[in-house]
Amino acid sequence: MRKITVAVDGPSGSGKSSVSKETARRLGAAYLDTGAMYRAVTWHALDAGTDLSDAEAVAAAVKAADLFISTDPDVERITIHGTDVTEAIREPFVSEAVSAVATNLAARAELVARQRAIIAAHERIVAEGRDITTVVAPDADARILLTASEEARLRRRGLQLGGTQSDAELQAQVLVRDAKDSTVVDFHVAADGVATVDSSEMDFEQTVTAVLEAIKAQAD
Ligand SMILES: Nc1ncnc2c1ncn2[C@@H]1O[C@H](COP(=O)(O)OP(=O)(O)O)[C@@H](O)[C@H]1O
Ligand SMILES: Nc1ccn([C@H]2C[C@H](O)[C@@H](COP(=O)(O)OP(=O)(O)O)O2)c(=O)n1
Repeated sequence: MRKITVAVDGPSGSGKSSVSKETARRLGAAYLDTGAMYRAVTWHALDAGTDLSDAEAVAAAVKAADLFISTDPDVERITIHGTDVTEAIREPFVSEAVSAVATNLAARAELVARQRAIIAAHERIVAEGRDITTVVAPDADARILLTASEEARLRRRGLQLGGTQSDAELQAQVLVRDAKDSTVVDFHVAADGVATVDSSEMDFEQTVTAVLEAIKAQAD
């Protein structure tokens, strides 16, 4: 099988994780959820009582993090210092705190280096996040920005969390977080050479098909 690296970026709730994972399965490729890495180090910092407003303490915690993430699209598993946090990192309290790590430039540099090493270790991989097309893997064979309207993204995240969140809570976890994260990386506008797939009016299957077509157009 031919070597291929696919980079996917986009805002919260655009469908990056679910669509990239299914795309990886169809390509027989590995899958890397870089957001899960930011979430895991945030979970650990909170658990350890690290002051998230202390940039040096956050950076030190990220550098020391013993982090494992599965790259099998059929096995969702992430551990930090031996603790399985696969479920815990999806909790709203992590979503609301994660930008403190994502906007810390030293923490980003550490995670970017680890993400590049994971990508380099795989012949075929789909990696998704906020800065994969621009910083982590700008030389990827195919680069895609997956977008969706604010309304679609809020609705999807609300459904995903089982209708447990109020409108204000969803806004904090999706829109406020994106606004904070956008101060360090631009994931709303496609960089040169990056194809945009707008999933607002598409269902899941149509989005996967559109992403596979965009990959074919770039990588062939
Ligand atoms: N094109 C789509 N149409 C409808 N629902 C979608 C679509 N893409 C993703 N979803 C659903 O929206 C939710 C959020 O998607 P997710 O992949 O977690 O987004 P992200 O990783 O960008 O935050 C999931 O429940 C997913 O199944
Ligand atoms: N490559 C990445 C991936 C995620 N992040 C940050 C930004 C997000 O707030 C968090 C969590 O990302 P995640 O992809 O899990 O978030 P969503 O599922 O899109 O809501 O990590 C980042 O800064 N750079």
